[in-house]
Amino acid sequence: MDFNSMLKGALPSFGGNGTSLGDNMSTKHLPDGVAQLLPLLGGRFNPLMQTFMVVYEMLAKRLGLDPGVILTLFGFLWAFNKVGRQIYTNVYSLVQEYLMASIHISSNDEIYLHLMKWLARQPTMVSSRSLMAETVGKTAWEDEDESDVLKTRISPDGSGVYLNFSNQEAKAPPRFIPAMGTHGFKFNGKYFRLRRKQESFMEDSHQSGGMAFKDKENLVISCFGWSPTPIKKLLQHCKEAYYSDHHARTIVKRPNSQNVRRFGGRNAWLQVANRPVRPMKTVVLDGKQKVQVLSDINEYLHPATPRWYANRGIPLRRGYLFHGPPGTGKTSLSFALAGVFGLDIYVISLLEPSLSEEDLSALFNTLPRRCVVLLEDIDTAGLSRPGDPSKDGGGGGPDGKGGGGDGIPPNEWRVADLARALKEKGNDPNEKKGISLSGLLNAIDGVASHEGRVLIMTTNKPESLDEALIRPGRVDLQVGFTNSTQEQARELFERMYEADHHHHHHHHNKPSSSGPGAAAGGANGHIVDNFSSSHMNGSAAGPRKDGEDGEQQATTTAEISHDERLDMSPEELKRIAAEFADKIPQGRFSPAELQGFLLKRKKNPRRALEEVGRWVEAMVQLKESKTKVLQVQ
Ligand SMILES: Nc1ncnc2c1ncn2[C@@H]1O[C@H](COP(=O)(O)OP(=O)(O)OP(=O)(O)O)[C@@H](O)[C@H]1O
Repeated sequence: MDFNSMLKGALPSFGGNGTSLGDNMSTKHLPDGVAQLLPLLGGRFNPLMQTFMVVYEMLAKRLGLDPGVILTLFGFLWAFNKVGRQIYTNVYSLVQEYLMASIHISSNDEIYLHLMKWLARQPTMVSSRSLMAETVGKTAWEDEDESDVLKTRISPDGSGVYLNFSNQEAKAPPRFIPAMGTHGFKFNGKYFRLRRKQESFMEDSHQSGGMAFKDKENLVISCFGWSPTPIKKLLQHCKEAYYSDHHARTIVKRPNSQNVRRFGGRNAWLQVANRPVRPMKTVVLDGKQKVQVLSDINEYLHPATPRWYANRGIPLRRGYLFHGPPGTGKTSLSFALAGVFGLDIYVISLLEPSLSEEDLSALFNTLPRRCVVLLEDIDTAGLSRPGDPSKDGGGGGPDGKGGGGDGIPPNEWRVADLARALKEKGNDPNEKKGISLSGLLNAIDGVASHEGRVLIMTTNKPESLDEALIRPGRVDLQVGFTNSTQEQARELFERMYEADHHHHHHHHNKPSSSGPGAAAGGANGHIVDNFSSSHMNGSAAGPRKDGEDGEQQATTTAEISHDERLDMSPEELKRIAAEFADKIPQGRFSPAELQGFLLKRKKNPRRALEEVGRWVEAMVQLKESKTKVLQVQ
């Protein structure tokens, strides 16, 4: 077939004006392939073709060589590249298989976190050209060295000088970790290769009832040689580096959100806090009780104990029941215990709406070998939940009208009602059932929970607990917490004002929110230690003008909170503490309430003593009238 003549036949139709193209245009330079294409492209591509032809022609003339050759050259290059890559991959996988040792890590595992944190700090990685940026959140405890934060305070309209943290987010640098792909780095003089690969897979999603895409990441670390020992050493090193700043800290974990929980492994639990250990002495409790719990747990955790139990056929587990009114230190003691034994603490509240029985056993099954498990509110086992449809009453709706659907014909439903009804229908039935007593017992008795865990259960209503739950073997030691005795009140008072006699090196601590709100709840168990060792008492403690608000004193400047000392001898403090305790009615107030009162006067023990009478009166009245609004704070 003569393509050139074919092309010539087609060319006159190119371009309306037909000036540059036509018979005089040479098509002899066109390689066969291109020439063949031209007629096929037809009139619609005329302008495009025209340009192409012009460029083509120019190239041919300028370079003086057949553009066909150039094209062929490109073709070769492309093919060469392809083959080269193929060979490289094959050789690489051969090398990988026969000359390198590798270890795979899944992103679901803790080791992944350890490695990433370590890699982010490696200089070779930091200068790498392919990085992934991550925003890292800081906890309150990590800010301690940032003295420059204090420089940012501003002075508004002369009413006082306040700290200002408005730009703290901007200051926090992002963290850079290796991006997806292959990277090389050195550790101990040895070369390692890291390959990050992301895989998506379809997964049956029970929650949404359909299929969902999930991302999972696979890490492969390899090194030359047949033995994976260097990689193991590297991972061990990363792990140690990760935990190096964890001494004297307690890690708090809670169940992860329902969707993530199902992946099991590391995902079942979410680290919610990593805070300084709460010193045992900050929990004011009957000394005998404290020692009893401590020595009991100590014996239980001893490495020889499992054998002892096994030899006698006794399941290795020990349960503790902490019972007492709210705010009496149950959670605080649990955290302090975790600190004493250097264990992580895993907190599960049975009141959590999304917690099902299966979840509970799964959570127990993924606990580490040694830890403290804090099971809160166990009296709610077997009760219906706030989310229970039978009790819902429609009050939970955003419109507050409670038109939950009952009694209203469907055609009169509003969109909000419909959405609510659909939501209720679509929900997992497990979600509603809550935890039954047997579910709770199963989780506690489960085979996996027999391994040296310290199980602490807390309740405000011990009398409503089922006997099965607290029989020996499930609960081995009960600790009763009561409202403050006078002795406890005295100790709380002393603890609140005393610590500054011992330490004066806390220049970077910053005031945290104070008051009863902050004092309530176990999550704030650090407050006593934090405050007692940071910024209270001092020059301002003395003759401060009456009527000056406690709140205002709390928002101190950096200077005031630093070098203050209590202008009071320890003996005098003891005397004031005793006077204070005298004014506190026995067993009437919880330690949390007293702590709330004292926190508002944390710089001024004398003022606390002066005002306690009035506070007690108001509180007693308030408790009798059952209102929740404080008259005196
Ligand atoms: N015995 C105590 N010694 C020192 N501080 C205490 C004591 N009891 C309570 N507090 C303080 O009161 C706050 C609340 O205490 P905690 O959370 O331990 O109470 P709880 O008994 O667990 O309450 P709830 O039953 O409501 O969970 C904490 O900030 C804690 O420091």
